[in-house]
Amino acid sequence: MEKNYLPIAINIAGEKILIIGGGQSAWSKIQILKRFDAYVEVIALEVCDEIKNSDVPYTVKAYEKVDLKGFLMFYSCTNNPELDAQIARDGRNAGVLVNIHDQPALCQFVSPAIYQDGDIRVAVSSNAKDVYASIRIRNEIKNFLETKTLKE
Ligand SMILES: C[C@@]1(CC(=O)O)C2=NC(=C\c3[nH]c(c(CCC(=O)O)c3CC(=O)O)Cc3[nH]c(c(CC(=O)O)c3CCC(=O)O)/C=C3\N/C(=C\2)[C@@H](CCC(=O)O)[C@]3(C)CC(=O)O)/[C@H]1CCC(=O)O
Ligand SMILES: NC(=O)c1ccc[n+]([C@@H]2O[C@H](COP(=O)([O-])OP(=O)(O)OC[C@H]3O[C@@H](n4cnc5c(N)ncnc54)[C@H](O)[C@@H]3O)[C@@H](O)[C@H]2O)c1
Repeated sequence: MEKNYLPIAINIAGEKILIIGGGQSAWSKIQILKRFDAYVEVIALEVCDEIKNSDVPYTVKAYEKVDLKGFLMFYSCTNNPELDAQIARDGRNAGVLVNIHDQPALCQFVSPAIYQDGDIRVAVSSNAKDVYASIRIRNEIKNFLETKTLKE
C-alpha cells in the first residue's frame, strides 16, 4: 500500500531512542533529538568524533535484533541498504517504530522540516515525496512569522 504519513507531535522527553550507526547522518539525527530532550543511545561498528565527544552513550558493536528491545523508536543510519532492510523488518516484528535514514520506502515514520519558536512548532512534510519542497516551505513560513513578529 502507498505510504500515507499522519503528521503528529510526539513527546520524546526522557524517552529511549536508539540510533544504529555512528556517522554524520547519525550525528545530525542525535542533535535534533537532543533538542527535544530524548534519551538517545548509539550502537555502531565505528563512531565519529562528534559522538565520542558528546554525552551520548554509545556501544561499539555489530547490530543485533535484540538491541531494539526497550526502545520507543529507532533510526537506522548504517548506510547499508541490505542491513537497513533487515533492520526495518526486525523493527516491525519487535513493535518498535522504524526510521531508515533517507529511505522512506522502509520507514514507519519520517521527520518533517521544523520551525520552532518556544512552544510553537510548525512542521512541514511532503509525505516523504519532496524534502526540498518541505525545507523551502518551512523557510517561507519562518520568514513570514519572523517578519510578522517584527511588525507587531
Ligand atoms: C526535513 C528534514 C528533517 C530531518 O532530517 O530531521 C529531512 N531532511 C532534511 C535534510 C536534507 N535531506 C536531504 C538533504 C540534501 C543533502 C543530503 O543529500 O544530505 C537535506 C539537507 C541537509 O542535510 O541540510 C536529502 C534527502 N532526504 C531524504 C532523501 C531520500 C528521498 O527523498 O527519497 C534525500 C535525498 C533526496 C535526493 O534524491 O536528492 C529523505 C527524507 N528527508 C526527510 C526530512 C524526510 C522526508 C520529509 C518530508 O516529508 O518532506 C525523509 C524521508 C527522511 C526521514 O525522515 O526518514 C531535514 C531538514 C533540515 C532542515 O531543517 O533544514
Ligand atoms: N546529514 C547527513 O546525512 C550527512 C551530513 C553530512 C555528510 N554526510 C555524508 O554522507 C555519507 C554517509 O554518511 P552516513 O553517516 O550516512 O554513513 P557512514 O557510512 O558514515 O556511517 C555508517 C555507520 O553505520 C555503522 N554500521 C555499519 N554497519 C553496521 C552494523 N552491522 N552494525 C552496527 N553499525 C554499523 C558504521 O560503523 C558507521 O558508524 C558520508 O560521506 C557523510 O559524510 C551525511
